[in-house]
Amino acid sequence: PVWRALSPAQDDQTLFEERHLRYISLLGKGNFGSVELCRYDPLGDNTGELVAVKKLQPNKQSTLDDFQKEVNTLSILHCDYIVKYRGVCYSMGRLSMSLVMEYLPHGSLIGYLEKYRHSVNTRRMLLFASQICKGMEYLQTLRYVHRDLAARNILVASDSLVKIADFGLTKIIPIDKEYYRVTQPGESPIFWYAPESISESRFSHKSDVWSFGIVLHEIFSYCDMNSNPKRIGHNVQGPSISVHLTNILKSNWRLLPPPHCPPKVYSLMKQCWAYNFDERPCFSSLGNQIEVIMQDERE
Ligand SMILES: C[C@@H]1CCN(C(=O)N2CC[C@@H](S(=O)(=O)c3ccccc3)C2)C[C@@H]1N(C)c1ncnc2[nH]ccc12
Repeated sequence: PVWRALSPAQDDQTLFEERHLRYISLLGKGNFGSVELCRYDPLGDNTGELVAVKKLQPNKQSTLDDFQKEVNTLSILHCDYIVKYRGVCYSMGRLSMSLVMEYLPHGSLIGYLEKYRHSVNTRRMLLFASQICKGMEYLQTLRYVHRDLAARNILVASDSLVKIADFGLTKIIPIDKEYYRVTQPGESPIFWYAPESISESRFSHKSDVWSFGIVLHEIFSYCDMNSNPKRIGHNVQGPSISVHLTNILKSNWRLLPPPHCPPKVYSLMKQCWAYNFDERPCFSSLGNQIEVIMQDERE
């Protein structure tokens, strides 16, 4: 007998029972919650599979409803370059819920690039960049704006495969508009934000392209925070720094090329950082340009 009547929309969701979800370690923490490594072990003999469980603490910024939207978002995404959704776990009688995703042992791109700095060459960096581009192209076909594209949210599946891993801030652009305006911007990662996102809370595929340029810079700096520190202190900045950042971006200040970064790659970054969002390339053009640079690198 079904112990809980599932509404039709939910019966395709895989339900993980909390009592069989064994906590192992913390995978990452963010503004609204955390992602934990757990073993789903219904037989209780440690033969269960390892999963990544994203817990949400409902607070003023993100409610359970937001989280249900994130679950719905992730559950319909099927792409090689996007982390696989596994299901949900309700606890406290559905007062709180967790998102269950596939666990990828290599973890985030930040840790990977710092650790394997000496064995990741330009070609591999460009391969990762082209995969992120393909994942973003896929999201764009569904009218999704990611809004939090950053190396910390990219997962390494293997030495030759990365996946976009976090959809906490993803929004769907309304059918009659080209952008999404956020009403209550929570704590914003402004150093990854396009100027129009900082000053007008305006998010579009072209603001995701700006963030992609920052991710490209992170990849080619091996996510080394010392070169061009993108974050001063933690992610959250007061209003004054947002105004300062928008002003220097308007006067054409941009991040410098990372050490040993091929000029063609730096020019890609600069294209993504066009002040006017109409002048930024789309993800398919970026993907093609990266493939061409990869050919040159092969010779
Ligand atoms: C890089 C991944 C995404 C980022 N992250 C993280 O901890 N967070 C993403 C969201 C933020 S949050 O806590 O702010 C958040 C919490 C709830 C709602 C909304 C936001 C935390 C670490 C992850 N990580 C190391 C993983 N490693 C191995 N396998 C994995 N499968 C899936 C994730 C994952």
